[in-house]
Order: sequence, then structure tokens, then C-alpha cells
Amino acid sequence: MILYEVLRLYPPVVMLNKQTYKTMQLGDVTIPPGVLLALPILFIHHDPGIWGPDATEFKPTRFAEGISKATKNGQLAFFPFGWGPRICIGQNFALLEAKMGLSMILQHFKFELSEKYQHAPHLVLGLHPQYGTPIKFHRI
Ligand code: HEM
Repeated sequence: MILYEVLRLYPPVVMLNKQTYKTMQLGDVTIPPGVLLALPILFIHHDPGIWGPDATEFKPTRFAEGISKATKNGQLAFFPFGWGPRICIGQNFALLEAKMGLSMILQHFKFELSEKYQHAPHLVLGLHPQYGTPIKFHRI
């Protein structure tokens, strides 16, 4: 739940671009070949119309019943790894690696954000903290 919520608020890939290679039907819309389409992941992930009035809050429990129940109307709107045939091939690996890394750290340390931390999500190819994420570790 925590990893999902981090990826919702701060998706490393903020936008996906695709191009139609043949006429495509998207709901009521017919799209001819050669049209460039952008999926603004960052905007969709922060849309109160989709996630509710608390869309910008860090609230991992919204994923308590899975991804499809996290949105207001059960809409599919969580795309940190893309979706469909070209979905990220490393998705399971990345999530497993994060869980393993965190659980290894938590066995030996507790940690808190340093007072030097400045919240400044910044885009250089991917989304990342502009001034890093200084953390204080305490051995337990
Ligand atoms: C938090 C970590 C990661 C994020 C947020 C992420 C996100 C994404 C996204 C958004 C796409 C594009 C999907 C699309 O075009 O529809 C993608 C594609 C891809 N990712 Fe990742 N990724 C992550 C980690 C990884 C890792 C660890 C690997 C490899 C070990 C990996 C390998 C790939 C590959 C090969 C593709 C291209 C798949 C294709 O075009 O068929 N990714 N990823």
C-alpha cells in the first residue's frame, strides 16, 4: 500500500507518449493513424475527480482493497508502470526489490527524515527529489 501510494503521488515516469499506427476506436472517439497521444500519468494520479478530495494527500490505506477499489468509481487510473501490452516488464522485480531493501533496513534501523529535507519533486528525465532525501538512521 505504501509503495503504491508513493508511486501514485510521485510516479518516476510522469507521462507516456504513444502513436497510433492504424485507425483506433477509443470509446466514442475514432483516432486516425499517425496521431500522437500523451497519457499524463502525474495529472491522472492527482485528479480529485478520480481519487476523491484527498487526492493530494499521502494515504496508503486507499489501496487497502487493491488498485481497482482505490479510485472513487472503480476507474482504472493507476499507471506508474504503464498498462496494456507494453506494461513495464520490470514491475514485479522493482516492487520486490523495494520491499526486500526496506525489510532488510528495518531489521536493524529505525529512520526519520532529516530536518534538512526540502520537499521539491523535480523532473530530469524522471521525477526525483531535487535536493535528495537526507535521512537519519538510528540503529536498533
Ligand atoms: C519503480 C521502478 C519502475 C518504474 C516506475 C517503471 C516504469 C515503466 C514505464 C512507465 C514503462 C512504459 C510502459 C509503456 O510504455 O506503456 C516501462 C517500460 C519498461 N520497463 Fe520499467 N519501470 C520500473 C522499473 C523497471 C525495472 C527494474 C526494469 C528491468 C529490470 C524495467 C524494465 C522495463 C522495460 C524493458 C520496459 C519496456 C517494456 C516494453 O516496451 O515492452 N523497468 N517501465
